[in-house]
Amino acid sequence: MSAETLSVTVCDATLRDGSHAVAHQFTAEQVRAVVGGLDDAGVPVIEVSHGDGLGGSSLTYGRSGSDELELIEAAVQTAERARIAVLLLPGIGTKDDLRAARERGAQVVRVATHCTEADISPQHIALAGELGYTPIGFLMMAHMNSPEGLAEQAAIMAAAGAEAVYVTDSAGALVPDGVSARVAALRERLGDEVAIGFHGHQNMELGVANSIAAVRAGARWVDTCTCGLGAGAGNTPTGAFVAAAERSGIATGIDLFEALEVAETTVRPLMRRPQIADRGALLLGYAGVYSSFLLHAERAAERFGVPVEEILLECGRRKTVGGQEDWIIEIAAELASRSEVVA
Ligand SMILES: C[C@H](O)CC(=O)C(=O)O
Ligand SMILES: [Mn+2]
Repeated sequence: MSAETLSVTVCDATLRDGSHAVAHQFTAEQVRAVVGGLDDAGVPVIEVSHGDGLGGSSLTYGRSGSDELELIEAAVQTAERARIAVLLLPGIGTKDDLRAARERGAQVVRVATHCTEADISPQHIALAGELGYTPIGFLMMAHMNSPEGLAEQAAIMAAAGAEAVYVTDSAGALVPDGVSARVAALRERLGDEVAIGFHGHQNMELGVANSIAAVRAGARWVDTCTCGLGAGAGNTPTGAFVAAAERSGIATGIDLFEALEVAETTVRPLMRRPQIADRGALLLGYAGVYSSFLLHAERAAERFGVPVEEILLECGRRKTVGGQEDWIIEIAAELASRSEVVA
């Protein structure tokens, strides 16, 4: 297949991964504005949920400002062409959450597990298929498994009925070679029946390069966020990916100028801070730490008077994974007591 014939399905996850960056405070009005703009730009799939997926609103992950089912409904009512996706982490979200989101009109679900735990996903993937969703597997923290190991996990999701399986670089820790190797391993293991996706983070500023590498290695779904709005340093920015894809002979079906318009007029005003790889965010990628830990670590750093960088590096050393947000507080408290002893 020549480079010119490549085409990908872009899923814009601003209203889900970007939820981390706004402490899960999106409103229905904001959802309507963002979905309207992305839909006009030709974005085919738009994800809307709490940052940690359906049912994520909690003390551990952060309470949502609005009922996520109302946000999903607002998105569904606004989109004329785009399909609305939701995220579900088994154990955080339940089968009932899956049913409720489907009743509100969601059409695609990404069932997400840690990259070695796909065996907790089959019942949710199978139910999603029965409910009429397009079920997709989402293997998070993909840098923590080898290409072959990740392919085995993807096969579990595919056997349960996933139509696509994602290599999810939750920590923004992968470099292009690592992305290509993982996507190629999934391709070889799953064959042509199941598509491969890639979800990148910008912690080492490689989101666009990694996404292009993923497509070159066989990925056909790519996640992006408008203005990069997402956890950590953010995600692969939609506009930058669309532009780079076009220059690389990869078709997205998205109008670059309309995507940039919604970025500047609708999403940028919602941003609480510039989405950049500053010291903390960059260390997430370098140390291989879950991107959504950044804001939790910043809060703990302030509360215990310790450097955020130390907390993140220790999270990396302990190989923390999603769901272990409480360790951040434990680590910060330990660092604070150690520095008291030294003083
Ligand atoms: C629950 C996470 O935020 C999902 C995700 O976007 C990632 O792992 O990256
Ligand atoms: Mn993410």
